[in-house]
Amino acid sequence: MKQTVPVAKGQIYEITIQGLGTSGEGVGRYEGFTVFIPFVLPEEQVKAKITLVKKNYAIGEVVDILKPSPHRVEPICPVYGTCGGCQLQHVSYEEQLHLKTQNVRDIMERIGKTNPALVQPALGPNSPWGYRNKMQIPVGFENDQAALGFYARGSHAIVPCTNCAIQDDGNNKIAAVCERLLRETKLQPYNEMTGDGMIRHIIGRIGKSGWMVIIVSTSKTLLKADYWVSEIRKALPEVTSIVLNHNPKKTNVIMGRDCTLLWGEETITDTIDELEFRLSPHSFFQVNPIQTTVLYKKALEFAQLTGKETVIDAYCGTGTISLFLAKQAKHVIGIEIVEPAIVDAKANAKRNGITNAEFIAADAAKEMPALVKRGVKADVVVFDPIRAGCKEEVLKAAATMEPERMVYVSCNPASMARDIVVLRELGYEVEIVQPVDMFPMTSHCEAVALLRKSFTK
Ligand SMILES: C[S@@+](CC[C@H](N)C(=O)[O-])C[C@H]1O[C@@H](n2cnc3c(N)ncnc32)[C@H](O)[C@@H]1O
Repeated sequence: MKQTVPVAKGQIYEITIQGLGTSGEGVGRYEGFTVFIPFVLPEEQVKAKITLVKKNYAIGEVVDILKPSPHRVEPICPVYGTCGGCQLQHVSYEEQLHLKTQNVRDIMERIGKTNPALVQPALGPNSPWGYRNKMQIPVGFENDQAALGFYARGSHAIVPCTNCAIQDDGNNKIAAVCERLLRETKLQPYNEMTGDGMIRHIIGRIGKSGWMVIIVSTSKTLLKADYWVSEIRKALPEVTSIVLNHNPKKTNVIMGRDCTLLWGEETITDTIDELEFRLSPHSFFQVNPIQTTVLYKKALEFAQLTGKETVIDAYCGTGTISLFLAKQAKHVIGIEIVEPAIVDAKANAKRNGITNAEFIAADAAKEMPALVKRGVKADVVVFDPIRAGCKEEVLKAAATMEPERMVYVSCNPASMARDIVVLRELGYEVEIVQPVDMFPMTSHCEAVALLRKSFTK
């Protein structure tokens, strides 16, 4: 039966919010018709103006909050709502953790066909602010002068901001100094539409050994580079590495392939628990170091290692989880598709004196079946895939190895839940799921699940 659309663009309706969607937007109904409204909270009664109408849903913007939630708080950031970075600053942090827990429970029940009671309350940090150790801030204009800021919600328009509340204070200092230097040296911001201009992004990375500044430019050399270097060093003595990244392509990818060291060290180092990692400009590293330790400790606890186990880490990146587990396993095999990450993983193992971890540069969907063919057995398999989740070949090969336990670390609980259904059919049942809030103030939530072999041979 064809559903009639009871709302019209530009009109204002009273709507009660029933829950939050996966991107943190409120979900309400008007005469049974779904309306998504950002920056509201469950049980709030709002007046919303409809901005978009589709066949099965509409999108609205709040014009008035008739009945506010007791969990509503004043956002601390002046650009909240315009900037696309945060979605939950209007929610008390305690309630954010509650909503994230509920979201993972709903997903596990709906998609993963799993008892939601197995999902534990989300683990958050002591402070939900200033956690991001990596800033990638685009360069644009504000009133005809160069400005740094974040992309606006749903567009690439720049919202000027050099004082982001979820960035490490060091990154904000880097942004402010680079904005001043852009204006002083009159280097032109890159224009995505026309391809004109030069400076595209400023990247700040905060490590234990020092800070790294990366200037991403369409040009191979930086005009007035000496001035940039001396001013950054003068203003920010914590900086130990200044790099120019060359990205001449018309692309959304932030960094190009080639880097030139303008001054200092080629890398910085950071730590997770007792492990030290060397970070080059391209290295992937988790952005919230405090919560990463919480997440990895959970993965280690779920792996229940005694020192006798062979562990496979199927999407190992620069080997962070592999090395964390290697301390308590007999042998760890890390698989990763990006070759430079494997080079980093091997260097990280060496740096930390870990000799029982091997790293293979390969597609897990090919390498896992290849390991099965070679007769490799694993006692524990760890997955930490990208948002899309695991390829079925990886799950099947993992189950063929008959590990006692599987530990699934996920940045997208929906794809994890889908993979859990496949793993159940292969003889693995969920024992516990632990959400970990790596990204306070945003709608994202990581989760780690323990699955146990439910068959005997
Ligand atoms: C979420 S990251 C996890 C990295 C690492 N565990 C960490 O915590 O830093 C997922 C990793 O999977 C890698 N990856 C993506 N597709 C892959 C594939 N088909 N086979 C192996 N690795 C893959 C990505 O390059 C990325 O490093």
